[in-house]
Amino acid sequence: MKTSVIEARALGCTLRGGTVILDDVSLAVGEGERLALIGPNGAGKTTLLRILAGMQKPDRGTVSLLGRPLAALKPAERARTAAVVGQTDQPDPRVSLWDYVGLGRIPHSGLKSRVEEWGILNTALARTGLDHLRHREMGSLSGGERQRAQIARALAQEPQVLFLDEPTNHLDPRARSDLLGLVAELGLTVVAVLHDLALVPDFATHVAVMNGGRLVAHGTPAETLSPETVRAVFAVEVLRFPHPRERRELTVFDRPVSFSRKRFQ
Ligand SMILES: Nc1ncnc2c1ncn2[C@@H]1O[C@H](COP(=O)(O)OP(=O)(O)OP(=O)(O)O)[C@@H](O)[C@H]1O
Repeated sequence: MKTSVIEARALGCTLRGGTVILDDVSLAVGEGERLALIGPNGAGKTTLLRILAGMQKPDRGTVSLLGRPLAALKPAERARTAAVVGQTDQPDPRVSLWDYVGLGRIPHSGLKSRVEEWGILNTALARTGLDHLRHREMGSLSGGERQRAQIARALAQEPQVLFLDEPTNHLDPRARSDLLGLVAELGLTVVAVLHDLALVPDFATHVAVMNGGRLVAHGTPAETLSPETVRAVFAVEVLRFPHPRERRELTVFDRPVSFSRKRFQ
């Protein structure tokens, strides 16, 4: 059996007015697993991701990272283990890409020689295909390049775990699958909030389905993206059929016919 890298027990989160936004969520993420957190808007995905990454304290329950309680890890120690790519990173537009990626080295400062540090930054830029843009200012990068820059900065942290909050936002369809392909090739343990269900089966080894603050399904993509679960949680239909040219199955998440009629008639 694989070692659990992340273990969450009975997590709960309640807003001041008493609304429960995370309710008794327990899950484990094994080494090298890529867990997709999916669910409708407001289901609690970002809240769960932030708690698993140690960016937010739960009101109830515990999280351990590599067998140690998250609450006991110092921020720099945590940052050497886990990197977070959030939705709202707004770097200073005048900072060069090289310096921006270099921010990922802060948790390691003083631990390696300058030559080793440069080597790590060069590798992070090369792996994300950004080598040729190293001298460019962050403000001059396209949305897709900025998204990859965030991944490069996270790689510079040399983490064992990568937390991603909707990393494919603002990307065109090809760039979406390229970015997730890149993340999958890293071989790290990954937890990613994803909205585009069509990308989940190829990317994720495991899926956690959230709805109304609860974990309603957790397992492999085939187990969790069943027509019943998808219909109940997202109110869309799952259709699977053979690819017309390739030896693989296509999965389409189709909105209900009644919805499209109402909208376009
Ligand atoms: N700090 C906060 N104050 C008030 N409400 C909050 C706070 N954080 C989260 N919520 C509420 O908790 C619920 C879950 O939010 P969360 O961002 O975790 O959902 P999500 O599944 O990531 O949503 P989305 O898919 O829309 O990004 C939402 O109703 C949100 O408005």
